[in-house]
Amino acid sequence: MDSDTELAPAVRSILEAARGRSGGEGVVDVDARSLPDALAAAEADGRVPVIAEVKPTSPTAEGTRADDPVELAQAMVAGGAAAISVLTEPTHFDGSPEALTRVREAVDVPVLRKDFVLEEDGMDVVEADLLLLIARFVDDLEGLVAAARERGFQPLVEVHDRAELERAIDAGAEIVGVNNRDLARLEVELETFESVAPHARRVTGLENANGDGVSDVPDDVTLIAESGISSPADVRRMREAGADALLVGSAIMDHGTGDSDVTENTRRLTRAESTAGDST
Ligand SMILES: O=C(O)c1ccccc1NCC(=O)[C@H](O)[C@H](O)COP(=O)(O)O
Repeated sequence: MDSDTELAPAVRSILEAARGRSGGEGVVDVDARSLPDALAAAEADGRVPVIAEVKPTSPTAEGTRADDPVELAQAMVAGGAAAISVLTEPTHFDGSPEALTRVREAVDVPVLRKDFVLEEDGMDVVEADLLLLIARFVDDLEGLVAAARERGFQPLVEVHDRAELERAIDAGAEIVGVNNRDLARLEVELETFESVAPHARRVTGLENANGDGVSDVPDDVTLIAESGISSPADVRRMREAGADALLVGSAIMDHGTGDSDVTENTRRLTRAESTAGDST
């Protein structure tokens, strides 16, 4: 794990807050909805698989949306979202575990818990179908991946570079998110996914620039492009780079306006491959 001093002040503050929060009482036991099945269902239906994020605010957001999380999630599903991500971090994202529970009761797609889980007891706060583990912030990644699976969660391991990707694969991750947002500088570059994704694929068609396609990568890694995806053109760009699914928060929540149509915001991304003439 990086030393905190290399991180943006907002991220240091997020981690400090995470370390100060207590874990849950008892050990959760989840009967999870399958993310790969939900992504396949979206593909079969002609929709780009999008994991739409209920993200009331964030350190880089232009404002806050205080809409009811259930209404937001239902609007996202109506726009074709294959799955929902819910920020449960309370102090920097205005999220809560209660919001996730309500969303999961209200929709029938898989729900990701998006938070900064650093230790095993941080998993026992709330039931979700998927649990985010950020490789950069976790020392015993293999132990946490196993602990998440023991509880029934599908772990989504987030990486930002090739070294973290290799750690994720070594830890047994089957669902990997490549975050285009650098959590040290909070800058977003879609090139990140394009440079990391080829190393997650065994197939020669997506071999990396050096021709050294990784041979010990499992065939069935589900690869998700995260952050900074704001237009249909961005969607197509990430899909061409090998994304099985996209995780999108800000462009759907549209914090700046505070009241734009979340269903429409989702739909323009889930339909990006059937509106290929749209360059925006
Ligand atoms: O979004 C932030 O400002 C942020 C700041 C510090 C740590 C994490 C942050 N975001 C977490 C995420 O990974 C995103 O919410 C998610 O990938 C969606 O990104 P976007 O579509 O760019 O909102």
